[in-house]
Amino acid sequence: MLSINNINIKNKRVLIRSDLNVPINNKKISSDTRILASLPTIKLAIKKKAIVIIMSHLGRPKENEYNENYSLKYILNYLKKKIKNIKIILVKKYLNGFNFKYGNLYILENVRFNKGEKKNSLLLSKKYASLCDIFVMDAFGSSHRKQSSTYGVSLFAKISCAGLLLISEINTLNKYLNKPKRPMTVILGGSKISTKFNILKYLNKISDYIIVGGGIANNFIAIKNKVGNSLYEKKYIEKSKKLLKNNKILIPKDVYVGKSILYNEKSKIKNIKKIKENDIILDFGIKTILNIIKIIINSNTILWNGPIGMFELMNFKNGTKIISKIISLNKCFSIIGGGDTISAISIFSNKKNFSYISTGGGSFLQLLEGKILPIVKLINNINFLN
Ligand SMILES: Nc1ncnc2c1ncn2[C@@H]1O[C@H](COP(=O)(O)OP(=O)(O)O)[C@@H](O)[C@H]1O
Ligand SMILES: O=C(OP(=O)(O)O)[C@H](O)COP(=O)(O)O
Repeated sequence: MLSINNINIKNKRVLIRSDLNVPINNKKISSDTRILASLPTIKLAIKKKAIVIIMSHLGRPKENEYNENYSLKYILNYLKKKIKNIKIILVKKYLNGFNFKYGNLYILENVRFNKGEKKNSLLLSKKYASLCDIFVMDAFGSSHRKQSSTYGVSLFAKISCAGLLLISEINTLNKYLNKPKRPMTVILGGSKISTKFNILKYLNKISDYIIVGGGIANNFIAIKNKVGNSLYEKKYIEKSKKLLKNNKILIPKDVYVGKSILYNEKSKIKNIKKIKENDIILDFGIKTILNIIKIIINSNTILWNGPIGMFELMNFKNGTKIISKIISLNKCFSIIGGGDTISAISIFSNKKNFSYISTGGGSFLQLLEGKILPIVKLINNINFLN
C-alpha cells in the first residue's frame, strides 16, 4: 500500500484522517492511546514541511448540527501539549475552503457535524478532497467505516495513501492473527451490537471459547429470559440461538442490574431467570465471572474487544476490571482492541502486561475475519490504476 513515507509532501496540503475518537468524561480525556498512536504520522508530515490538516470524528453526534460536547476543542488542547513549536488551530468552517498559512497545523472540527458524512455523501467527499493535495488515511479505528472522511474523500483526492499507524496496525495484526496458540478464547462485549454481532459466526469456527459481554450477551440472555430495559437488538435473538449449537459460547448465569444508567446507580445481583421489566443488565455476576476466570487461565491466546459491563458507572465495573486483571496476570498471548476496551484496561491494569493493544475495535474484528478494509482496497486500486 502506498505510504506517506514514499511521497514528496513538502509544501503540499496534506489532509490526514486520524481516529481521535477518545473517551471524554467531564471534559477530560480519559484514555489518550488513540491520540498518541496518531502522532507519528502527524509529526512526520510536520517534519517534512507539509501544510498539515487533521480531520477526525468524535463520538456519534447528530449530523448537520454543532454540539459543543462533541467538539474537537478538547483534543486540540491535548495536542497543544504534545506538539510544540507549531501553532495549532481548530477550523470550524472549512467545507468551502479556509485561509491557511505555511507553518500552522490545522484541525478540522468534528466531521460528524457535516451533513452526509456517515452516508458517504459524494458531495461532501469532494469538498474534503478539495482541501488537499494529498489525502492520508491513518484512522485505523475507523477504517471499517465507508464514510465521506474515511472512504469517499479518496475517490476525489489527487493522491491517496496510508499513514504510519494504519500500515503498522494491519501488518502487526495480520502477523499475530496467523496461527494463534490454542486454546484461543475470544471475548466480545460492548455496545455496538450491529457492528460486531455478525463476526460471531466466524468466531464460532475459529475459536475454542467465546465469552460474550455487554449488549452482545444480552441478545443471548434474551433467547430464554426477559431482559427488561437492557441493551439488545431483537433481530439478533434468532441468530444467537443458531450460534449456540456447538457449545462454545458462554452465556452468563448471573448479572448485576440497575434501574438507570446514572453514575452512582445501585447494583443488585440477579439470576438471569429473575430479570424484571424495569431492570437493566449492566455487568456480570460473581458466578459468571468465576467461570470466565477458569476459561482465561486455560487459554494460550486471548482476543478481547468490548467491555463486559458499563464499567464507567461506579457499581458496574467488576466484570471488566477482574477480567482485565486476570488477562494481564496470565502469561498467555493477548490482543486487546477498541476505544473503550483500551480505556478500561488502562484504568484497571498495567497496559504493558498485554501482548498487543490495537487502536481499533470494529476494524480489528474485520481483520480477524480476514476481510480487506474498504479504504485499503480503494487506495490500492486507485494507485494501481495510476
Ligand atoms: N450491559 C451493557 N449495557 C449497555 N452498555 C454497555 C454494557 N456493557 C458495556 N457497555 C458499554 O459499551 C461501551 C463500549 O462499547 P464498544 O464501543 O462496542 O467497545 P469498544 O470501543 O471497546 O469497541 C462502553 O461505553 C460500555 O459502557
Ligand atoms: O471507536 C471506534 O470504534 P470501536 O468502538 O470499534 O473501537 C471508532 O472511532 C469508530 O467509531 P464508530 O463506531 O462511531 O464509527
